[in-house]
Amino acid sequence: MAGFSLGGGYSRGMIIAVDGPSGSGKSSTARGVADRLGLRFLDTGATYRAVTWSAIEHGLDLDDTAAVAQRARELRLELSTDPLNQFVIADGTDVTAAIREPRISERVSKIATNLDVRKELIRRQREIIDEAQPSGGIVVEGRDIATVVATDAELKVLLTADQEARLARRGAELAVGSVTAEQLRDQIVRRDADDSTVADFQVASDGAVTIDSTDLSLEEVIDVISRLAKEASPRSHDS
Ligand SMILES: Nc1ncnc2c1ncn2[C@@H]1O[C@H](COP(=O)(O)OP(=O)(O)O)[C@@H](O)[C@H]1O
Ligand SMILES: Nc1ccn([C@H]2C[C@H](O)[C@@H](COP(=O)(O)OP(=O)(O)O)O2)c(=O)n1
Repeated sequence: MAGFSLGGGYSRGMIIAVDGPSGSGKSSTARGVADRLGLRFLDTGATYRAVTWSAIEHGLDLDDTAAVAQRARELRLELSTDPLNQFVIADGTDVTAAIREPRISERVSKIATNLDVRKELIRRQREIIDEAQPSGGIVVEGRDIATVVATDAELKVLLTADQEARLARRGAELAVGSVTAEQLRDQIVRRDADDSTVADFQVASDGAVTIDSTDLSLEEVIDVISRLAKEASPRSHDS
């Protein structure tokens, strides 16, 4: 989906925001939509996970909010925005797999509820969104994209699914035996409760479309969002 010029040389593509709770299908859906529409992709959760990894690597007390925020500001972070080739490099180390480990998932909410860390990461997320505009735009997934990070997104989606479906999906995704049932429930139920103290992803924001994926396949969700995106695209209003 080509961008369009607003005059003055600024090229504005399109921003699609996909927010929702853990296991609702945000990442896989957003990647699929980005691939289908030729847009870039940003997994903002990976930025919080990368800071968590770095803070642990540096032996920081995660409750020392000032020290963790300083780490976030100093972290050299490289995120792929290619939906088909995702990687995360933190201070020169490829942490793409490491940031998905249970030891990170269990602690990331502590980082994500550090408001100074949020301020720094939202600044970086917005830079990435701006850099993607000349190439046509970007699909951004997380918890606060429509409400905070990119309030001017042309399409805002709140992607939900019932708790049992989210538990089942996350469970099926993780290697057998890699997490206990308690760890899985912690990753979904406890983390949602923690995350919702700093981001409102339980109720659709103004202008957002709510999609309940409980009984939809991944492809069906990608189809729906892709169609909505084409209708919302700035170019769809060209005369
Ligand atoms: N609509 C769906 N139906 C069934 N499985 C899905 C659906 N959407 C995503 N999944 C699968 O559920 C798991 C979690 O999806 P993910 O995109 O990581 O969710 P989130 O980013 O919201 O935590 C993945 O294995 C993904 O392939
Ligand atoms: N924009 C965002 C993205 C993620 N977070 C929080 C929510 C989670 O606890 C962590 C990790 O997010 P991530 O999307 O990787 O988690 P799930 O894949 O949804 O389980 O960061 C946030 O507060 N704001």
